[in-house]
Amino acid sequence: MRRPKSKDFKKQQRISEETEIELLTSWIETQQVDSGSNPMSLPPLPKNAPIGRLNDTAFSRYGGVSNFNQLPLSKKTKDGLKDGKFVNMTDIQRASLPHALCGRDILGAAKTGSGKTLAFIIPVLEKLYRERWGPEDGVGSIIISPTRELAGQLFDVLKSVGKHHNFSAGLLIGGRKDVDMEKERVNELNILICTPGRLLQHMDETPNFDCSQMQVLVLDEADRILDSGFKRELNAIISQLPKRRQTLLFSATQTKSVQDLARLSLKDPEYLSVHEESATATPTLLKQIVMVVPLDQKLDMLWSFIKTHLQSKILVFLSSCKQVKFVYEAFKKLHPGIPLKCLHGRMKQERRMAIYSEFCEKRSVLFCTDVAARGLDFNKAVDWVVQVDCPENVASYIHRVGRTARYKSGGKSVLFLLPSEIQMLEKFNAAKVPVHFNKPRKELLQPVSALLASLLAKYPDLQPRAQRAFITYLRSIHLQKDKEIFDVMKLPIDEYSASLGLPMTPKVRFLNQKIKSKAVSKEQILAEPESPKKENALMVSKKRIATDDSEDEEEENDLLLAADTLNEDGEVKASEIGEVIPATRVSKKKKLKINVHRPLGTRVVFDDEGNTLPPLARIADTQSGKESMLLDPEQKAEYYRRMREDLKKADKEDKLVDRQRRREKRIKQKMKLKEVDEEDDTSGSEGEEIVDRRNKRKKVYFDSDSEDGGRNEGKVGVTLEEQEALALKLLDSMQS
Ligand SMILES: Nc1ncnc2c1ncn2[C@@H]1O[C@H](COP(=O)(O)OP(=O)(O)OP(=O)(O)O)[C@@H](O)[C@H]1O
Repeated sequence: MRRPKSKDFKKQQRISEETEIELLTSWIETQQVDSGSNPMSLPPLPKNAPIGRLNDTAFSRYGGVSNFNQLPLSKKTKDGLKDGKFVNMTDIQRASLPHALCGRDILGAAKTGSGKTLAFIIPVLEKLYRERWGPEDGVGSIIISPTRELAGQLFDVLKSVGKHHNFSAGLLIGGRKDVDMEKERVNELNILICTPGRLLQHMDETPNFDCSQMQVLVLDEADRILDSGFKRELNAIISQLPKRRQTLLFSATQTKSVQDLARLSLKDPEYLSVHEESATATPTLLKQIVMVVPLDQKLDMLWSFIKTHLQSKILVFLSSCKQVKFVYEAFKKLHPGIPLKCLHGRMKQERRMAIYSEFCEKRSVLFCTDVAARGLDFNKAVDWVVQVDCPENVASYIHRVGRTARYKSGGKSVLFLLPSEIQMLEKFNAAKVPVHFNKPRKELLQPVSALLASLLAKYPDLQPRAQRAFITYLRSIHLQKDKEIFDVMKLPIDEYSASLGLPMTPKVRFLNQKIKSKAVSKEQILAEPESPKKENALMVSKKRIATDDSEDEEEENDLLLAADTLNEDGEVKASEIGEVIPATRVSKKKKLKINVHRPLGTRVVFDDEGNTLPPLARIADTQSGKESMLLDPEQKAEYYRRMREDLKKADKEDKLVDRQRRREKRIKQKMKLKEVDEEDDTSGSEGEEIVDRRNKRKKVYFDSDSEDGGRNEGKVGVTLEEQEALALKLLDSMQS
C-alpha cells in the first residue's frame, strides 16, 4: 500500500516546483527566438552541448534544437515524453514549440502524420504548469476538434504525455448520455477537449460555466473548424472566451484567410508552414494511385479490390452515411473473407468508439464517411486508403489519404474518379499532389452487381437501403460546390441504380426539379441546340418510376438529417443544405392542401383543376345547374347507391393497403431483430460471424401472410414486383 505523502515531502516538492518554474521562465524569456523567424533555420546545438542554465544569467539556446530534452520543459512533461518514447522532434514541433512556449499565437501547417498533436499539447501543459494552475482555478485550456473520434484521440495523447502532471482534464463530446454529470464537474476541469457543439451546449446550459480565466485555446484541424459548417458554433464560443489568451491553430491544410483569423482576434500570429517548400503536399512515403472508373462499375471495382487485398488493413471512404450502411451491409452478406466494419456519424457514440478501437487493432476493411478523414492516427498502420467517391476538394483528399503513411511509415491510396471528374487531376497537379494514373485491369474485375440484385431480392430491408444510398449519392454530387467537376446531370443514373442491384431507378425529386427547370429554359431559348446532357436527363426522367409519399418523406428526412449529421461529420456544409430545403418545403406545402384531419370515412373530392373541395361542396354545387339531378328522388337514390358502392370499394382498398402495410412492418421488424442479433454477435465483423453462421442458417421464419402457410426456410424472399403483382391480383379479384 502506498503511504500518504508527508507534509514535509509536499512542501519540498512545492519548493522544487517553484524553483523549476522560475528557471523555466527565465530560460524562455532570455532565449526567445525572433518573432517571424522559423527556428528550423537555426543550426542544431552541438552534441553534448550544456543544456539549461549555463551561468547566473545565461541559458542554452532552445531555438533550432532537435531533441525534446533541449527545450525549456518541465520535468513532468519530459518524463511523459520519455515514457511515450518521444525523443527527437518532428519538423513542425521544432518550428512551432520555441514560439509557442513563449506564449505566441501560432498558425501551424504541416503534412498529415507529422506530429502536430504534440506541437500543441506540450505548450498547453507547460503554460498551465508555469501558471501553477490548480483545481480551484477551473478551465485553463480548451482544445477543440471537429470530430468526436479525433477529440478522443487527443484526450489519449494528453493523458499519456501529461500523466505526471496534476491537471484534471475532460472529454466533452456529443452523443454521450452523461451530460448532467459533465455539467456538475465541468467547472472543476483544467483542460477541456471537446467538439464545438458540446462545448457550446455547456456554455449555454451549465450553470456558472466559467472559462473567463482560460489561458490557451487550441483549434486542431483549424481550417475545418473555421469553415462554414461550424461558423455559428465557433462564433458563439469565441464571444464567450477572454480576449487575452494564447491561440494555437493547426492543420495539414491551413487557412490563411484574413477574415477567418480576424474572428479569432489573433495577436501577430507566427505562420509556420514547415512543408511549404516541399516538392509534395502529401507524405513522401505515400504512393497515390488514381483510376478512372465509371459510376456503374465502382462497386465492382471496390469488391475486386477487397477480394485481392484480403491481408490488408483498408480504409474505404464513401460520400454519405447511407452509402456506407448499404455497401457495408451488402458486402457483409457476401462474405469477402476479411472482417468488415463501418463508421459514420449516425451511429451511437459507444459503437463509434468501439469500432474505431477495433480497427486500430485488427486487419479489416472499414467503410466510413469523412468522419474518419481528419486527424485519426490508427494505431497499427493502415495499408490502403480507398476513395470510392471523389472528395469535395484537394484539401479533403489530402486529409483522407493522410490516414496512411504516417510519421515514418509508408502507405498506399487509390482514388476512383468518374470520367466526368477527370479535371480533379489538374487540381492535384496545382496543389503538388503527385498521383500515378493507373488503368483498371478489366480482366481482374469481379462483377458484384448481379450478386447485389439477388441479395436485394432475398433481404427485403436491403432494397430501401440501396435506394437511399442511390439518392444520397446523387444528392451529395448535387450539393458539391465545385460545379466544374461535379455535375449530377452527367451521371448515368439508370446504370448506377442497376449496379446497386436495384430493379428500377428510384425517383429523385431534386433531380426532377432540375430537369424541369432545364426544360423551361429550353423552351425559352428555342434557337439553342439541345445539348447531349439535357437529352440524357430527359430520357432519364421518362424512365424513372414514381415512388409513394412515404418514400418522399424519407427523402426529406434524409435531407434534414443530413444537415444535422453533416454539420458534425464534415460531409456537407449547412449553407449548402439551405439551397435544397426550400424546394422540398414548397412541395410539402402543396401536400398540406389535403385536409388530413378530415373525419374518418369521408373521401377527399377534387375539382376539375385538381384542387380539393370540402365534403359538402359538391352538394352546394347543385346551385350551378345540377340541382335538378339531385332533387329527382330516383336519381338521388341511384346517386347514393353509387356512393355507397364507391365507399365499399374504397374501404376494401384501404383494408388491402393496410394489410400489406402491416405485413411489410412485420417483415421489417423480423429483419430488424435478425439484424440486432447479427450485430450483437459480430460487432460489425465478418470474421467472428462465421462461427455462428451454421446455426443461423437453421433458423426458420414464419410468415402468416405467405401463400405456403408461411414457412420460409432458407428461401429467397418475395420480390417487390411479385408483391406488387400479388396486390394487383387481389385488387382485381375484389373489384370483379
Ligand atoms: N517526435 C515524435 N517522435 C516519434 N513519433 C512521433 C513524434 N511526434 C509524433 N509522433 C507520432 O506520429 C504520429 C502522427 O502524429 P500526429 O497524429 O500528431 O500527426 P498530425 O500531424 O496531427 O496528423 P494529421 O494531420 O493527420 O492530424 C503519431 O503516431 C505520433 O505518436
